[in-house]
Amino acid sequence: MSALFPVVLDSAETARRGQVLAGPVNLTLDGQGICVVLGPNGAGKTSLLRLMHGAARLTAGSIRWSCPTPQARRAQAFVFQRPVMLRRTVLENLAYPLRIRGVRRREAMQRAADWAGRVGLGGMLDRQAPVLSGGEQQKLALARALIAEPALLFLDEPCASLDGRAMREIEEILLAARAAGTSLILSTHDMGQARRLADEVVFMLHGKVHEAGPAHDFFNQTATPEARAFLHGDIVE
Ligand SMILES: Nc1ncnc2c1ncn2[C@@H]1O[C@H](COP(=O)(O)OP(=O)(O)OP(=O)(O)O)[C@@H](O)[C@H]1O
Repeated sequence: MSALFPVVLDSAETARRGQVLAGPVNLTLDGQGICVVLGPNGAGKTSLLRLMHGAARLTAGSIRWSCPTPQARRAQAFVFQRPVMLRRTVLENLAYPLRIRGVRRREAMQRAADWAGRVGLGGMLDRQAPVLSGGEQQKLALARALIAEPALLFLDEPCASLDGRAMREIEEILLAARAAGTSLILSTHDMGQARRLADEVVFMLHGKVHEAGPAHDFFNQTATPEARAFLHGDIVE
């Protein structure tokens, strides 16, 4: 378990121009393995992830990590639904997070090449990142987030609009990160993906946590009719 956890959200809320995007949320996470945040469109999944990471403003309540918040933030990385690529090569994209942390160029390039290989981009080191396919860009974004060895990685719909093969490759990278001790919090619409990856589930509805607990319990003995309906693929509003 990492020094970041447990993290405790106490009536945590993020609002914009008076509209609550997520919250109030009461939630304690212990950072063991993969926490999957589920819920219909607009339920507040992205907002919750951004709030926890400090990318959305905490407008009420509190979020307490087990270490000082600035330290917790430095130990985190965030992979967005649509990855932002630097207009540079694959290798330079991967080396960038190391370079800004002061790693020498030679070592940064070596580690970048190693990570490119791990995510199946070893043959594309000199290709310009913006011309990669969606799946390749997502793998690059993941490797670029993991190369700095974060204790916690947030992923917002990491496989949206990817085909089955790209999804499987990305899930393998996520499982390897989990096995290496990284905590992951990811949002998804994909129930299959949630079942394959989740150790813990947070089910959101209307900006609030509707149900949270071990994945096994969520999938086998869901407590609320809304979560049951969502699991059955019914429309939940
Ligand atoms: N920057 C913003 N300004 C105003 N409203 C926003 C902003 N970002 C999100 N919202 C609203 O906040 C609510 C929660 O959005 P959020 O993106 O967190 O949900 P989500 O569960 O991730 O949805 P989806 O599955 O569609 O990505 C929605 O009603 C959305 O329209």
